[in-house]
Amino acid sequence: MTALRRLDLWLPRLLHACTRSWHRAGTCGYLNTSHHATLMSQHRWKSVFHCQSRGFTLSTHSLQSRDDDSSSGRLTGLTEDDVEDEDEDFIDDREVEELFQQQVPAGVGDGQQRIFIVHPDVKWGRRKQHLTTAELMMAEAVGLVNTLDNWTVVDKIILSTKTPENKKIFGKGNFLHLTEKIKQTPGITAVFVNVERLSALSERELEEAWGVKVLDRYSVVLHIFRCNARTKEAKLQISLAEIPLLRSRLRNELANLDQQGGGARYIGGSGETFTEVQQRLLKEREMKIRFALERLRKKRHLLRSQRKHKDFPIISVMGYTNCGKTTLIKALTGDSGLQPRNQLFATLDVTVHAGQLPSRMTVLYVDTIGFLSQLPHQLIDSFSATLEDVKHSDLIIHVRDISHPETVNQKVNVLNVLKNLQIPDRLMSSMIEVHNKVDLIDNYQSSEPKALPISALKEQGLDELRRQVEEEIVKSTGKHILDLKVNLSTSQLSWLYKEATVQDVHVIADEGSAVVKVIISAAAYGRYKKLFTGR
Ligand SMILES: Nc1nc2c(ncn2[C@@H]2O[C@H](COP(=O)(O)OP(=O)(O)OP(=O)(O)O)[C@@H](O)[C@H]2O)c(=O)[nH]1
Ligand SMILES: [Mg+2]
Repeated sequence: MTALRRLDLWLPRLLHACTRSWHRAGTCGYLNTSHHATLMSQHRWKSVFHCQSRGFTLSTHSLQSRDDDSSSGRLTGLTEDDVEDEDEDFIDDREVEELFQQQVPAGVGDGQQRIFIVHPDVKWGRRKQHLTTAELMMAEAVGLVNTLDNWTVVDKIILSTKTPENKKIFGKGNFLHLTEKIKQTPGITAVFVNVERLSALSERELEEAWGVKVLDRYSVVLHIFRCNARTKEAKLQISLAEIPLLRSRLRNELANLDQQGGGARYIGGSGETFTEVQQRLLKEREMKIRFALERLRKKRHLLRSQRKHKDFPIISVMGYTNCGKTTLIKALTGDSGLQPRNQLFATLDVTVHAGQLPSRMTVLYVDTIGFLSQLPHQLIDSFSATLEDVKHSDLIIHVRDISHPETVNQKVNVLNVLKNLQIPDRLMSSMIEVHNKVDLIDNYQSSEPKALPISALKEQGLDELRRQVEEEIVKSTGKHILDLKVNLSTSQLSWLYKEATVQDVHVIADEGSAVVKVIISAAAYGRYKKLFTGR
């Protein structure tokens, strides 16, 4: 039996056991809905979801003693890698590492980087940015560089240009001025031109003129991704997103070689020129990565259907990078394994964390990759698969950093990306918008009446958020919250424990019956009625 199938068998039992445990605690009067009151300590959950390198195993020991203290976290986050299995979709760690390590784009290694940033300010025309200012875009570029450990900004400049599509981006005068400035600044290792993507030709021209490595937004963001990638899928997606970079680098190298007549030479006996061999190798690598990703995607699909099958409502938490998504999920679930960081793109993998709503319904919160304005298209493409899960969720929470000067643009950007991802209308219209980091603003008053002010860090406004989430989840999943009268001499109560979420049991001893408060899906309620009331 594959590990995934084992998970399939065990997960309902586990959660059923836990629901019972939570319920028992509730009747003893020490269950409350705040995360401090969780009855499962995180290490126990960890051992429950303990994964060995090639198989998913369950520790029965962790199931035996649940008389726990009530102080710590709950379900630990699961990524696709956590449920690695032994079936034919297994992808070797070494295989992924090899693909990942082989192709570090030359010039952006792990060492110290002293960066000069230049932001081309387009004053008019189709490339002009209408929603933001050059200063704010420069601030974001500085933020990107500062996110990287060994990188520092040595100087920066905003220069206007009427000709951003030219090879040298700037007009003659400004280009000369810029070149002089770069050459006079000591110790620069790279120039970061804050445009989405430089053509291979531009990159070569600029590198020749300035004598240092030239980076664009694509290569910088990719490098951040590379440093933050943990799971196989993230590593493969980054390797795929790097292919265009390698292709243009190859084009540059081959252009240099061609000038010396090297690229067109035939490699002994192969019938291919050196250029053709290089291009073929890159193509082969791309195919290999795509193939490996496809296998992982299949597994993700399986996991998704399992989550659905378990009937846990799924809530995707989305928003601009660094807005506080991970912090919020940590606060809502008490999952101490989550590590929010003041860093762009700290989260690259979709992870799933269980939490409880006021009615004790268990829901799964999905932590997602953050958005960034002008995120290069190819990068979005390779990560959009990661966001595919969002389409299948029951609710989206859109987190906004309300203390950020660009918060309105960030919202526009996030909504645009969601639109491009073709998120179903039902999810767009039920989306809950939260205004996070209100602790940083004195007396925050929102101008948007439907938005919910919170501080994920200070855990303010979370009860109201949980309440709204529950309301939406009940609506979107078609679940009912009902008081059902059961006869205790029948199997009604145990059936409800198995098929629904039992919130409360009020025993009427004289009658041998009980009033049971349950959250139950329409389908399960139909079965209940058929089984026990004959209707
Ligand atoms: N003051 C304050 N800081 C917060 C709040 N929520 C999050 N932060 C801080 O914001 C930074 C980013 O938080 P994360 O939770 O990692 O943000 P994220 O949206 O998951 O970021 P990415 O995964 O990089 O997209 C961290 O330094 C948090 O401590 C809040 O309510 N108030
Ligand atoms: Mg995060």
